[in-house]
Amino acid sequence: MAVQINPSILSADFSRLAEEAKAVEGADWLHVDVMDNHFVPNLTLGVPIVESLSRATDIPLDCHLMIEDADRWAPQYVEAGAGSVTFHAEACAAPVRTAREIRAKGARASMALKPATPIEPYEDLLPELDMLLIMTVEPGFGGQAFLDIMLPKIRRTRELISKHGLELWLQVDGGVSASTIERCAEAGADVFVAGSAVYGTDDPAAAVRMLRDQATGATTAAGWACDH
Ligand SMILES: O=C(CO)[C@@H](O)[C@H](O)COP(=O)(O)O
Ligand SMILES: [Fe+2]
Repeated sequence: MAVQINPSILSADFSRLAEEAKAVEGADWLHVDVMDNHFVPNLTLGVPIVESLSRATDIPLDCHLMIEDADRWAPQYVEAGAGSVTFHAEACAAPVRTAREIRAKGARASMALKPATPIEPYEDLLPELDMLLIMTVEPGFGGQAFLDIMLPKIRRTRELISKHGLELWLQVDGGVSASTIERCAEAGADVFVAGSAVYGTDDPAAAVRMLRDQATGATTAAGWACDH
């Protein structure tokens, strides 16, 4: 399968979420940023809105939990209809148990790393996950500038995935746009979250197609196969 483009509804109009989901038809997943004003200094939405959104769109929901006490909350987002649930390593006391619980309830389990959190301590945990998210901005807000100092971490993570022969997807989130997506793809990312670069344009569906073309081209040129 090809690279995946996941528009982030953080940059959409929250009063028209169902329509905003329709505006990105063709996207692989809809990225839903859940923030609790504790783990990050911003507050967005929670379980009831995820439940409503999952009924309003056929695009599967990729829930990115930027919340404390992720162990307790993550399974509730699966029950609310998320197809993929990402908890932060920094907010999770029992990542193996939580990942297993997410999978047991039928969703994909994913773990996110803030920019200052290294991947190396989590190497042995990777087989428990379906996706790893490398933040390329400090979590909390859309529209921030891409941190290109994260590129070596993306590269090292791709090497670990290859070394262990894992099927793990590698997602990047934050500042992903037409001017940064190729560098992410070349470094080894295969799932791309884009908020302002999609919803900040007049034609969000066309933006998704353009980002997909760019990422596919860079992945092919880099010579590593995206095999999911
Ligand atoms: O998780 C986050 C921010 O914390 C992201 O998902 C943003 O919503 C991405 O927005 P852009 O940087 O693409 O505008
Ligand atoms: Fe996100």
